[in-house]
Amino acid sequence: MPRYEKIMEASRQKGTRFLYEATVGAGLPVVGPLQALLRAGDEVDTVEGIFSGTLSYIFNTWKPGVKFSEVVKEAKDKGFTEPDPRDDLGGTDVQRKVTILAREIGLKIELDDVPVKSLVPEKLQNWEAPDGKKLGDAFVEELEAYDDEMDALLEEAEKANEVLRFVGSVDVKSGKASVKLGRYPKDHPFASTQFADNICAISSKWYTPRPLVVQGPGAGAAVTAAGVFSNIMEVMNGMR
Ligand SMILES: NC(=O)C1=CN([C@@H]2O[C@H](COP(=O)(O)OP(=O)(O)OC[C@H]3O[C@@H](n4cnc5c(N)ncnc54)[C@H](OP(=O)(O)O)[C@@H]3O)[C@@H](O)[C@H]2O)C=CC1
Ligand SMILES: N[C@@H](CC=O)C(=O)O
Repeated sequence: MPRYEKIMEASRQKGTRFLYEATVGAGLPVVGPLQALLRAGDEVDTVEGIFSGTLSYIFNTWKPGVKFSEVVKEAKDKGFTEPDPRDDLGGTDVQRKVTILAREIGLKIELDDVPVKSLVPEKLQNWEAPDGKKLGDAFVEELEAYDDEMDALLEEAEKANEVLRFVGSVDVKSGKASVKLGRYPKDHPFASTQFADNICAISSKWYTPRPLVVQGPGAGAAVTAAGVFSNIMEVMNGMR
């Protein structure tokens, strides 16, 4: 938090642009619209959504009869996961994104203030890849041993006619943020995500009772590069 505040203050004092749209939702416009609402005087109540392309892909694609480790491998091969897929499965990636959004709204929170339950099997949490093997590939191989354990999660949700979704939330009133693997009815907006979609719902003084919703691909090389490039162009245009 002190480092974040220092950067923000330096940017304000010097009048420089500090942009980081791709840190949440890759190329999806999430940070920009949130900043625009706040700048214009709106008051945000909650921000809630699916902020992991990897976990979105996994829970959108994983069906009974399909191995969990196979779906994780697909997400890795498609370029959605972090260099260490445990950052995705453990929820750290969503914890980071939720912390970014919470700070944007003015909450003074640290990563550790955001509770999260990891999907990484305990024995793999401090595991290290053997010498000469790429961490991501080796991790997915290790994960195969836990496929049956993971199946139980999916079966329970299917029995209740629900879907699994990994959701991050910020609640301004309580000053708290959280990250949870939840079960949602099939007609809930979070159940409508496909492929590696992210979805972000902002409820505010102006956007009530219907929230402002942004949905679309939230991970992958092309859309992430688009988010970064758009910020670079914005800075360059401001320099003219
Ligand atoms: N993928 C996505 O959808 C998104 C990614 N991001 C962010 O972008 C960043 C990169 O992610 P992504 O491109 O997916 O990851 P990748 O694993 O695909 O790429 C990481 C690259 O960094 C290189 N690298 C790692 N460590 C070092 C090092 N110490 N010195 C030099 N090069 C190094 C790796 O080289 P090598 O292969 O040789 O190990 C690899 O080429 C992350 O911070 C991620 O959070 C943000 C939004 C979306
Ligand atoms: N690993 C991340 C990539 C983007 O931040 C994700 O799966 O969303």
